[in-house]
Amino acid sequence: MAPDDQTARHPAPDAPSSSEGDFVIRVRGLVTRFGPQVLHDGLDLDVRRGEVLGIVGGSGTGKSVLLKEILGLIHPAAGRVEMLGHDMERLSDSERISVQARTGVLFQDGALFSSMTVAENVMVPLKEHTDLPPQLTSEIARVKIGMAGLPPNAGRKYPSELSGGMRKRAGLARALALDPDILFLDEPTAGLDPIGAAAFDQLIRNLQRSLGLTVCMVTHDLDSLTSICDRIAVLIDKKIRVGTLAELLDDPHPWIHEYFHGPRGRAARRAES
Ligand SMILES: Nc1ncnc2c1ncn2[C@@H]1O[C@H](COP(=O)(O)OP(=O)(O)OP(=O)(O)O)[C@@H](O)[C@H]1O
Repeated sequence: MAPDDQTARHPAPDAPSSSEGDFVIRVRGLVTRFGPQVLHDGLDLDVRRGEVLGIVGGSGTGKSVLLKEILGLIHPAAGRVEMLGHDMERLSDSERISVQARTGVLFQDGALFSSMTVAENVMVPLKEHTDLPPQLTSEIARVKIGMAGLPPNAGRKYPSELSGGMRKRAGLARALALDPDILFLDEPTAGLDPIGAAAFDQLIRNLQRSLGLTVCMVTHDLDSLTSICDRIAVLIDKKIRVGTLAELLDDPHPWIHEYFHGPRGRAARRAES
């Protein structure tokens, strides 16, 4: 589907404010405050086109908030967030929606509408962002449900009739509805058994390769980090350190060392090798 078809409802923003180049996301000097609580203080991050980037950090360090700021859903106290070459703070509301439509998001619990079938859920972004005829939206939903690894009859089911793993796949099908450039995943394997989690990881990797997606994934799952992430961003001391797994294994910061060299980190690396 051509991007122009998808964004018929929302005017595309003018040409990117800077060259997208190899980076689809650039965060500079990000400061995030909630009252007296400072979550990010001068945080920088670059996300390369076509990579799978894992984002880790202690509980409450602001990983989910960072995703929402990149998406333009929360406004930082200071700093600059550029996505797909656009400064998110400088866009009008409709332009921001148009850039957001080039992303897909899978929230932790799938965030499906319980009163809608899976197919109807997948059609929501298509109805919101395009003027495609109903027959075409339902055909696209059918294709996306298949791409997410669900059987054809899953489209007629309600979220309450699905297992946790199937609900995540349904959320993924919805995240893929608009053929996104960037896929954001918030703890995609949380709550899945190890076999289900490994299958979901492989699905993400296969989709990323076949569709040329960039994937930004918040995760606590060391198996996902070792098996599918090209680089890992660690949110620590209110900033981000980013590197390959090999680079982070050599990082002397105590939290990073404990995270990757602790028993779980060692087990995940053994399983991968
Ligand atoms: N809209 C908001 N208003 C006020 N505080 C918020 C808001 N959103 C998040 N917070 C606070 O910011 C902190 C970081 O939240 P966030 O959900 O980003 O953490 P996280 O790193 O994703 O944690 P976890 O790994 O436990 O999911 C938390 O203390 C949370 O209560």
